[in-house]
Amino acid sequence: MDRPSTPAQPSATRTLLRLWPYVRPVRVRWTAAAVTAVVASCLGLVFPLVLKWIVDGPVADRNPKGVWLGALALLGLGVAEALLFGFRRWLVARPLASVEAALRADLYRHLQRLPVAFHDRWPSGQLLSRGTTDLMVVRMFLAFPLTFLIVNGVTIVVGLILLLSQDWGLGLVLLAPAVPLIAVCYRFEDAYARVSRRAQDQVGDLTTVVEESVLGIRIIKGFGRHRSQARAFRELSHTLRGTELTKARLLAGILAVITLLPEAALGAALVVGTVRVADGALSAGTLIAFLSTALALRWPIESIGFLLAMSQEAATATRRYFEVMDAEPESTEVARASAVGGEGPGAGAGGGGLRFEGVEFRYPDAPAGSAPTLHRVDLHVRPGETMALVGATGSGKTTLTALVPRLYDVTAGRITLDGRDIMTMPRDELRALVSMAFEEPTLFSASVAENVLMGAEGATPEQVARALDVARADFVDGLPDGVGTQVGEQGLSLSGGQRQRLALARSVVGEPRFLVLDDPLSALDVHTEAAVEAALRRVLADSTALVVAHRPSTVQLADRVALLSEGRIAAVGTHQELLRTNAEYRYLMSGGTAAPGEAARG
Ligand SMILES: Nc1ncnc2c1ncn2[C@@H]1O[C@H](COP(=O)(O)OP(=O)(O)OP(=O)(O)O)[C@@H](O)[C@H]1O
Repeated sequence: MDRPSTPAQPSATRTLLRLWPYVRPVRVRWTAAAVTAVVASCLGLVFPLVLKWIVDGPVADRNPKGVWLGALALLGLGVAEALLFGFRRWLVARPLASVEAALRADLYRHLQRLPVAFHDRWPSGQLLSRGTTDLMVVRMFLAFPLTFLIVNGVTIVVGLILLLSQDWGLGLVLLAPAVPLIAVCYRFEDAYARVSRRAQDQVGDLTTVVEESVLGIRIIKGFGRHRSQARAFRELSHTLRGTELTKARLLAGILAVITLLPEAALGAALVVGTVRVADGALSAGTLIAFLSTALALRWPIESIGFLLAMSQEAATATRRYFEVMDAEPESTEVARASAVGGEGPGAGAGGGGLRFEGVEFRYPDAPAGSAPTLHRVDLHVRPGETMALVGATGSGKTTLTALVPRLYDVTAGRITLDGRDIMTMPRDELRALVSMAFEEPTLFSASVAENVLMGAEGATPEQVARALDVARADFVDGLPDGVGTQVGEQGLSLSGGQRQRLALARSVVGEPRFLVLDDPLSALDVHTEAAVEAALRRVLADSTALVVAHRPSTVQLADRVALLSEGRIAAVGTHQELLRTNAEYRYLMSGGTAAPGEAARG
């Protein structure tokens, strides 16, 4: 599955260090938790020393009271260790949940600020998996592997010092596998990083398929595609399983080495130690203490394998997170007013209304060398005028309308609103001036009123009612809670036409100066469409509007019509004029089936 390419990867440590700004606010608690865990873990190393004291002292002296005292000390140590580990968990649980929440909130905020072109490029599943599973992996890393890499590292060092101080010769026997172990761990990390990246990307692909299957369930069922869809899912899932198995194999390999080498060294130390006890060169208590210390170090050493694996996964997750966070958001910078138009002396020179001047546009991901989607578009929608935009499918109508609220930026030329270049306006101001409705009406999981209010936050209930009236959304009165009824994905299901009317109400509620409507009535029956048009005409009388139209009935709304043909404005005039003079327009309005090119030639 296509996925935006990933740049060269920085090291795992450098990547994980980028989490510092999020960890900073909880650093005191996190450090306290780590210190608690280090103390708890090192307490475990005191057990062998108590054992040595019991064996060489009370046991050798046949002193039962001393043995009981030793046993009591061991019990006390055990309880203290358990309490300290519990305390550590309590210390970190809440702060780390807030770290995860802060990371997620920043990701969400950033996604909202990224340009539409970014969302065109990124599959939604890849974004979803970054905001969910990847952030969970990061939280787990901060809670567990990061702490225990430190705790176990300190425990191993303290343990080795204890071993060497008890008997340096046996200590060196135990230390012998350290060098090969470090080399193996180094190679493992590298290999595991690559596989874990692959697995996490595949989770993103799988999420995309699940999301598309849920959103497109009607199409899948309607066309009986559930089997092929299930097959596609199974294949991806099988690939992910394969990658997870590769991860498991790598992990099993490193665990085997990490377990085997120290065990072999321990066996060797046991043999050498026993011989020396038999020779009287070593006390039995020292050998027991030595071996118990070595056994106490087993878990810290063996755990290094999967702690490294979890750290690598966290580094991959962090890398994936910052790939999105590093994407450039829509700039908030405002261009300086150009010589013509803008706020300068030339303001208004371009004339009022909405004006496209030599506009050229090419999609950022268009293949190199391909023709621009729009070229040299010159069009003037006069103040208060409604202009219909007509053109064959794929001629660039939606693209042209998307340039007005700067969902995309023109690649050449400019667009002015009442003489002001839109590039010189802050986006907030621009988007308050221009309102839009799209052919595909999207409603959010919220009430009818909240959905409409998205068009103008401060609108009064009367304005909402008026907007619903303009859109002829009288069906709202029949909903269980009227305008308070929940709609959208988690609410009541509405018909396509009903949704389109709510989207239309949303675009007109703020009584905007400029309205851009992309075929907003396509799902309505002719009677409803006529009623909406009659009401809309009143609204359009005060606004400057550009309305994409496919049907003659929608064109009736307009004062003039512009014909867009293969990315150029081919003709502008009234509906009647164009019907008389332009063959392509006649063809488009007739609902004919011949190719537009043929019609134009014919
Ligand atoms: N996000 C995108 N990235 C790259 N190319 C795109 C993108 N969106 C549209 N295009 C291309 O731009 C051209 C114009 O598309 P556009 O949607 O503007 O046409 P349209 O006139 O609105 O068509 P329709 O009437 O079918 O809605 C098409 O060739 C389309 O493939």
